[in-house]
Amino acid sequence: CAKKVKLAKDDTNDLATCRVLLAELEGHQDAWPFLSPVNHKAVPGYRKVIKKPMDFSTIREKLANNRYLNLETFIIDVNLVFDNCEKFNEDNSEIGRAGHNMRRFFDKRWTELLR
Ligand SMILES: Cc1ncccc1N[C@@H](C)c1ccc2c(c1)OCCCO2
Repeated sequence: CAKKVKLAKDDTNDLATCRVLLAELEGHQDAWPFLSPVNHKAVPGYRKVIKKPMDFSTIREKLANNRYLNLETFIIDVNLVFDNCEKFNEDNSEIGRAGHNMRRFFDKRWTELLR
């Protein structure tokens, strides 16, 4: 039978793509709740409810220190920001709406860049 050859994805530009995507997330007008780690002293209950905190500055740090195995592990961390936001914030709240807007923006941009 014919030998099965896995089509390798070209991951050459993935690091540059992550940097572009992260810069666009940080520059978005609705990014303000996600730019730095949530200070659990300023936000009662956050530390208990959110098991894996994540924010854009932490993602930037991890990217700079080569902590992401590939594009997928980067996207997992970005989605963690938005999933944490949905878990802790009402949809109909300032931060909740910002999270939905940012997720919509991210989904659109990485699909454009990678599809
Ligand atoms: C993403 C997220 N989810 C849930 C709660 C907060 C946050 N973001 C942090 C950065 C934040 C935003 C607004 C804040 C705040 C802290 O300090 C307490 C006073 C009100 O103003």
